[in-house]
Amino acid sequence: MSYSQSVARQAIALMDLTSLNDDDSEAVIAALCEKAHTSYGDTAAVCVYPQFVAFALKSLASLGLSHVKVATVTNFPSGSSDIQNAVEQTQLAVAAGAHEVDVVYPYHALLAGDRDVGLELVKQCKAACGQHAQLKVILETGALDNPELIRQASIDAIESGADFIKTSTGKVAVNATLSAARIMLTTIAELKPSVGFKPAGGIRTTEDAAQYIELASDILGPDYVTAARFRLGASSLLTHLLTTLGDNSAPKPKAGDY
Ligand SMILES: O=C[C@H](O)COP(=O)(O)O
Repeated sequence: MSYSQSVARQAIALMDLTSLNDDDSEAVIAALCEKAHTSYGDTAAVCVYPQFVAFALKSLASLGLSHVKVATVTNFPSGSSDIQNAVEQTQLAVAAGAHEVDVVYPYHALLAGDRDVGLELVKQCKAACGQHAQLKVILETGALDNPELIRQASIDAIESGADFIKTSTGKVAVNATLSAARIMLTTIAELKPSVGFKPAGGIRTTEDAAQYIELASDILGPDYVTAARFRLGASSLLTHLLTTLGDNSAPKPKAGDY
């Protein structure tokens, strides 16, 4: 097996296979759940809007895929400063059975110089997850667009109890970047290496996935890169990974692709 094929196989097992579109429907989510199973292993999770959590759990169970986690999003994608609303959405998601909640950090507040709202929002959403769900905090690093703010948001999310920190919603102009990932991973290494990392948004090729996996491995060690602590959030990466692995039913990558 070539290096790119071994990375592609690894990336499938690390993936939060995502559908967060306005036209999502039960049919779309049922198809997403089916794609979570591949000939090269299953994805770590599917990530869907809160109204599809119960349906995704049922679909995965009916496919014999109950080991695939169901993640959802709250305070998404706005990153509002309304703590109560974010907490209520998180409580509802947990009550629906979500294993993981990806909450958007109130990044507008941080950009305006207010750290307190982020600290409190993450703390309360973590309490809403309790022992039932993991909390992943989406910093929206492309909007923060400043190494100091990305580091500050990482510190505040970790100190308020985030289980993972995640780069992006996939809904803004700049999503996951290697430079933001480096800052976040370095902060995790310094403060709390048990915290997970999830680059998300714009990760489309095996080469993209390889770069994030290699970076995490360089900073936190190869043992860090398991689904317990590292995820790739992506809606269209799986097709490319399958093509790399020689799945002929997947569309061929373009010339020059990894
Ligand atoms: O959390 C995951 C992102 O929303 C996915 O972004 P993407 O559609 O660019 O892969």
